[in-house]
Amino acid sequence: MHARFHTAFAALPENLSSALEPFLRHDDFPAMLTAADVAQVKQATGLDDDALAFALLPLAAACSVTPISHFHVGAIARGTSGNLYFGANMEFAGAPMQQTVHAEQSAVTHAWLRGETRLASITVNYTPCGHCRQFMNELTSGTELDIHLPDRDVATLGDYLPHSFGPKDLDITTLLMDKVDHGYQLDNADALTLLALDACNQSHAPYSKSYSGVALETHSGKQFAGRYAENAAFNPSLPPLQAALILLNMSGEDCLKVRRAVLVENTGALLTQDDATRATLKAIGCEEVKTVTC
Ligand SMILES: O=c1ccn([C@H]2C[C@H](O)[C@@H](CO)O2)c(=O)[nH]1
Ligand SMILES: [Zn+2]
Repeated sequence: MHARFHTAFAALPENLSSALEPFLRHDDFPAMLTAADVAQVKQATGLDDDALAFALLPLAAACSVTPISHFHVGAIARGTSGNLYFGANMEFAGAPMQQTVHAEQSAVTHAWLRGETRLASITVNYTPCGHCRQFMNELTSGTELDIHLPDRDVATLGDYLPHSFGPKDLDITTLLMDKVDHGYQLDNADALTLLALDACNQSHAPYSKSYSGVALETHSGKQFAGRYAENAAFNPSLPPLQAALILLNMSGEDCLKVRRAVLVENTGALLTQDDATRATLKAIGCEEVKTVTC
């Protein structure tokens, strides 16, 4: 089992820990459960969907990387497929605060990067901040997304974000998690660059049309790609490096062990992720960075 789960796992009720053990046993547990896994765990424990998501929160929070706050936020996103995706907050010492990833962003992006196209609900151990409410207002689920919090009745994102500002205000109809393909191509690119290109092609940037993707290779040789996720209010946008780091972290790899990175952006775009990506990569100890335009 990955060391980060030891403490939280040991504190789970016995029937839940034995039902989860076959999944968590492996070091490369992907921090998600498929709908079939969920059905199996529910049957073994008698927990319903809601109770199971709450019971999993300590495991999700155990994935947080928080050198600044030491405050562990966990989130569980449920896709309409029935799959559950873990999320946790991530902080980067040596980089600006703006590079921080919230647990809700992590769970949402995790689901999106694994191919989910719509969320039914999100369960979090703390109330989502304003920034996260705005981030989630970009999603295909719109204001219908159910938010589950400890000691509160379930409520929708619409309840938590009245009088909201969102994509519709800017006449945007393609939402975050909608499947898109911007169709850019590159000749003679290596595998890591092609992974970043694919992420760029699936990025959500309807406001700036500045598409981007980042692919990371760890010291252990694993590769992870993240897509840029723009937001109608601009500032809550999630950069592509953060998305890649979310997937890397959820997959059990160490953010401080990135060996090389590729950023792919479209040529002539209004925005660039280049400087910010390099600065944050430098802060986490990766200086082999290539930027490619498509
Ligand atoms: O909605 C929230 C609010 C805060 N945090 C994280 C961000 C930072 O890492 C830490 C302190 O704010 O908690 C979240 O993950 N979600
Ligand atoms: Zn937040």
